[in-house]
Amino acid sequence: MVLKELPVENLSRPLSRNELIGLLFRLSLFGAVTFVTIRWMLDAIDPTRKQKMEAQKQAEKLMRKIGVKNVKLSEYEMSIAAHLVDPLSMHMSWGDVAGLDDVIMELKETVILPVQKKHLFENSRLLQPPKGVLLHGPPGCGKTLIAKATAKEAGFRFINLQPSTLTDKWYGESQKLTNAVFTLAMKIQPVIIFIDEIDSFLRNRSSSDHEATAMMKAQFMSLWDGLDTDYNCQVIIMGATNRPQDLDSAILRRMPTRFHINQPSARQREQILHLILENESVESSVDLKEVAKETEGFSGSDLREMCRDAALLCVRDFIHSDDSVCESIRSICQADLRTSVSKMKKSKTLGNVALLHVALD
Ligand SMILES: Nc1ncnc2c1ncn2[C@@H]1O[C@H](COP(=O)(O)OP(=O)(O)OP(=O)(O)O)[C@@H](O)[C@H]1O
Repeated sequence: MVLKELPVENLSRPLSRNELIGLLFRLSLFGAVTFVTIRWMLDAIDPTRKQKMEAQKQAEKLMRKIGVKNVKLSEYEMSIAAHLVDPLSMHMSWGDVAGLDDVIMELKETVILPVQKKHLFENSRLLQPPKGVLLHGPPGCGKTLIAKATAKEAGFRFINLQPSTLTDKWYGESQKLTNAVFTLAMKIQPVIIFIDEIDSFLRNRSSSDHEATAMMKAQFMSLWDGLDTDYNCQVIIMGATNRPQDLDSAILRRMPTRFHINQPSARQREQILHLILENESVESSVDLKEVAKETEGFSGSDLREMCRDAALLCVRDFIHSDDSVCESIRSICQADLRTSVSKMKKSKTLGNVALLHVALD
């Protein structure tokens, strides 16, 4: 296009300054138009290109943060690596889990110790850390918290794998991504692959399963078995579910270490309340035993929300108070906690009624 505009007899003579600038300008314009056109065509051919590039950038950033260098990842491994949890955001430890001492003790014995003191366990196949751990129990009772604390305490990396990452894909893509979960894990081990609501992904196989889903489940299980044959591999799949009964029995077999994280008892609720309010300004007269008694059926997550609400009551008082009288936010008192408990009980009852209506509709 540029050459056409220059007469042939003029090609032998040197270009004037203005002609050179004009030529460079046209060349740049041509380059820019070509670049935009190619990008537009690529976007039209592959609508997920932008998403993939974002995932790649995110994955590269996270890989640097977790200290993995000089490891080449495929496009699919990059997509999975985007689900790595930034170790700096995982500041939890066993100290952040209250009322679950038995679970913590068993996790220390079965998972953490064999990893940290590998040399002591080298000669026993029986005492190798399990390749599958299942945490089951009602929502908000600390399953995710325990999984993250285990990774942090054992010095494992942590992939928070959303089942939709594998399932909401084109035919063929799911299989490649499933494979990438395991190849990436091997490259960045030691690692815990955490799958929340694992039942939504690996539920009981049925004849109504789509062919692609059935194939992906079979592939997942066979790759999982591969972990068991590699003696030195430090990859653990940790699944969490509220519905263990919906899990495929073949999956349950692959998760021999299971923990039931139940609704906390009164004693456990008291321990959780102590932990939540540990660094808050609380009146010394507050009786957490009483609050624990009043919160039957509350999960750890409910207790946290209830305490946050009680702390907000103090802030509200401060906002509505006369500035000259009140210079700081007052401490949380028993009445605040009582008010928040009854408010939460009401909202829980309303939530249950709404759920019942949804079920009946
Ligand atoms: N035992 C506990 N000790 C301390 N905090 C807890 C405990 N259980 C729950 N919590 C609090 O509740 C929050 C939610 O817990 P978490 O997400 O681990 O529950 P979950 O069982 O994974 O729930 P879901 O099934 O809905 O995913 C935690 O971040 C923590 O603040």
